[in-house]
Amino acid sequence: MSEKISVLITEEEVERRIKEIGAKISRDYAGKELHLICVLKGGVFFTCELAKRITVPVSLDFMSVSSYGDDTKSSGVVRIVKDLDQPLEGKDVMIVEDIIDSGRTLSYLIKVLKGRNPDSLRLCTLLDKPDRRVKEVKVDYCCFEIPDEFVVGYGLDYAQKYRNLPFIGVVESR
Ligand SMILES: O=P(O)(O)OC[C@H]1O[C@H](OP(=O)(O)OP(=O)(O)O)[C@H](O)[C@@H]1O
Ligand code: HPA
Ligand SMILES: [Mg+2]
Repeated sequence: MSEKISVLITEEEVERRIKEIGAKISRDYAGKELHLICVLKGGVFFTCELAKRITVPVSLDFMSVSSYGDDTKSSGVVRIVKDLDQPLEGKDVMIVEDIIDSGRTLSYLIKVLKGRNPDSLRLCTLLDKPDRRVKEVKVDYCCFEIPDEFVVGYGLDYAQKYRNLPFIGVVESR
């Protein structure tokens, strides 16, 4: 069956909010450097846009953790598919994610990365779906809280499709 996608958050709203969050992060980290961890694949579009809006010196690393596969439900088992290239010791680190849903991915990732002794570790997410939380996660920066709908676009996929949509949409029929 083909999917119908309706717009939940427009491209303009997403861009405006990323600018705001980028400005807030720049103020909060004034005088410091920030090491961004992009969580692949979903976090890639948000990380690029956010990084451009941060005015303190930024370095980037990438990690791939997967729990959904091609399904719309988490398998509950989080797997590291690609690890970071660089150590975190002595760095101010920010994890950048597209969405916190059940919280399983991020609670796992935070535990793993804390064990690598960064100076600080915070979390920035484009979307937060608090109604679906199974594992508690402290979200430091969030662009939008959304209702319990399966969303796509801006990095988020449905069976690997729609990551490239420039807005956040809801999959209506699947
Ligand atoms: O809070 P949770 O219920 O754990 O869900 C959130 C995670 O699930 C998705 O990733 P996915 O595992 O689908 O991999 P992807 O980023 O490569 O699409 C999304 O990008 C988050 O990383
Ligand atoms: O709503 C969602 N959409 C796409 N991927 C996801 N991974 C967790 N929740 C979602
Ligand atoms: Mg996904």
